[in-house]
Amino acid sequence: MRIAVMGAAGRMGKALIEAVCQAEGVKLSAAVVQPGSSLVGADAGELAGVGKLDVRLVEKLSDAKDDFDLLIDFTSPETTMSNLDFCAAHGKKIVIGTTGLSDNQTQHLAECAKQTAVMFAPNMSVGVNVCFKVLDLVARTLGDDYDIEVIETHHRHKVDSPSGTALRLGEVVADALGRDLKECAVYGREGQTGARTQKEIGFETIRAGDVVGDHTVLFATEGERIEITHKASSRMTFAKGAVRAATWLAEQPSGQFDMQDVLGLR
Ligand SMILES: NC(=O)C1=CN([C@@H]2O[C@H](COP(=O)(O)OP(=O)(O)OC[C@H]3O[C@@H](n4cnc5c(N)ncnc54)[C@H](OP(=O)(O)O)[C@@H]3O)[C@@H](O)[C@H]2O)C=CC1
Ligand SMILES: O=C(O)C1=N[C@H](C(=O)O)C[C@H](O)C1
Repeated sequence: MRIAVMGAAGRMGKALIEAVCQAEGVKLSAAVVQPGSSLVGADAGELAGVGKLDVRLVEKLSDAKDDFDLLIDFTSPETTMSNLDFCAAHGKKIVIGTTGLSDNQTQHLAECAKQTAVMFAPNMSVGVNVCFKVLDLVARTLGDDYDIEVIETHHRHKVDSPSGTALRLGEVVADALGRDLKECAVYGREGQTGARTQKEIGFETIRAGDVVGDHTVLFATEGERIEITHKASSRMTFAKGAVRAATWLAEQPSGQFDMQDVLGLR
């Protein structure tokens, strides 16, 4: 399968190029950087630090239209939406890792998945996806007696908060307890907030240094606390998951999927 990587110069873009090179049965055939970038025409492998691959960086996905079967996109919501339209219109499959999508953008993604195969997950690591599964059991077992807080830490460059993973962790717990996250989420606390309400799910965001991605879900009650924590120490964890997802998605004609499908955890 021929894979194109969008946002090749980004933190994830470079990791994705390396992961595609390491995987069997897939080949990097195109890589896209920002229009007007001084990198246009340079070698994608040299950019990613994996040696020459003879794949020249292009500045528009349309420049590589005939050169790929599946796109991996970890960029920004606007760029991802535009690429999604392109993929749906041209019969290309797409793996999306971009976070911070609005409700409208998420709905649009579901529409496009009627035309092509779309895999979207806010976290492609196996570990986080196992945590999603475990959390469902933990939340159902503990019930409403435990206060629930989601705490996440990321590098100083991250532009969206809370992280997509933190929001999904909150959704999993809210679903398990029959709550609507839109109604029970509390984002940060400051000033005279009053005492905590029983059913709220709190989110705390930390941005500092070079942290790749830490997430904790805390369940606390009188007498005990449970913390379920995942810490990513390399972006290759996400990149390898995305390539695994790409290989899996190759067999799907259309539809919307996530890592739970890829890992057989649904
Ligand atoms: N699902 C998952 O497992 C993970 C998801 N993510 C998500 O992936 C996204 C990217 O993260 P990260 O790699 O750290 O961010 P970066 O800012 O390092 O990378 C994004 C890249 O996309 C480029 N880009 C944006 N628009 C275009 C465009 N129109 N054409 C070509 N290139 C474009 C940017 O270029 P420029 O800088 O010039 O604007 C940049 O190089 C975020 O939403 C993040 O949350 C991150 C890790 C794991
Ligand atoms: O921006 C990042 O870096 C990450 N973003 C994802 C998110 O928002 O959940 C996943 C990972 O934690 C790294």
